[in-house]
Amino acid sequence: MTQAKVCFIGAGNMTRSIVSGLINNGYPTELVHATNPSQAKLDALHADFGIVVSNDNVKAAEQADVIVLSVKPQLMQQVCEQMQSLNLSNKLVITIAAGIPAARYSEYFNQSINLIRTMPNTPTQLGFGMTGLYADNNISEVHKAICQQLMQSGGKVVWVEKEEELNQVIALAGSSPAYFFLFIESMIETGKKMGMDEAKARALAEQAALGAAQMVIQNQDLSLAELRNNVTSKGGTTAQAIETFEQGDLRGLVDKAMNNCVARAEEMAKTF
Ligand SMILES: NC(=O)C1=CN([C@@H]2O[C@H](COP(=O)(O)OP(=O)(O)OC[C@H]3O[C@@H](n4cnc5c(N)ncnc54)[C@H](OP(=O)(O)O)[C@@H]3O)[C@@H](O)[C@H]2O)C=CC1
Ligand SMILES: O=C(O)[C@@H]1CCC=N1
Repeated sequence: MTQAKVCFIGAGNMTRSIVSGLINNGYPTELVHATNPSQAKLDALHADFGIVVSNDNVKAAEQADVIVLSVKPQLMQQVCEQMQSLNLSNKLVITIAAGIPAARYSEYFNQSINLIRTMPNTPTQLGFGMTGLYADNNISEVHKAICQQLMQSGGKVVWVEKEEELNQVIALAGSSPAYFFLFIESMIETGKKMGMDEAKARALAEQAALGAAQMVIQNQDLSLAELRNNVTSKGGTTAQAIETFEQGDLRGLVDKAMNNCVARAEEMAKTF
């Protein structure tokens, strides 16, 4: 497949993650452009990855085959409206924003566009990302393939049939790295309270998290309950810890957190 000229509008955390995945996968640096109002993030992206940078959204978008909208949802409308003068009919527009429905973008741009909505996550920067993709029926197979190729350079992708499913992708993958970070952070805090120095507590917790994730991935024939039971000796230490989590209704809390995550995405869809 011919490689497309890609322009990221907004050079924040998520653009850095996707660009990192792309460049580490051999995507040509001269085909990747990022824009941002403040210079520091652009300088850092150029220094780290050698990509083209500028602060002119309209010019960068005009020169691109693929425009990746990577600003906060609150700013999306004004950023798209700025580009209304461009003819976007042959371009692919990819949005990574949470919440904003696909149909809203043609209003923002005041023209019909070829839009694919995606929901990536930050581990994309290491090639361990997970991205949900949604395209309306009018999007060509060529555009879908281009989008999939771009997002796959940072990890795995999953297409969803219905747009609402992207909100579930947010709860399960887009936002969820933060849940795991919070869990590990809490473990390190307790390790420190128990008297261990921070570096050692982090080394122990992070390696256990990595090992646990690999156990899940590499044992597809085992349920999560079986993996858990294999650690939990009857009358032993793990049983005490797990019982504490169950008594504190960890499952209920996770359920509530994920439903609140989806509810916020739904609320954002009405706001922006
Ligand atoms: N972070 C995550 O884990 C994920 C985020 N997303 C989505 O990605 C999008 C970006 O999020 P994230 O990267 O975290 O946010 P960041 O705030 O890190 O990045 C947004 C960037 O947009 C820049 N910006 C502001 N105004 C403009 C403008 N007019 N033109 C061009 N760029 C502009 C900001 O610049 P400056 O700071 O200099 O003002 C900032 O660098 C959001 O829509 C979010 O929903 C999706 C999945 C995961
Ligand atoms: O918190 C957010 O709204 C964005 C979307 C998913 C991860 N970060």
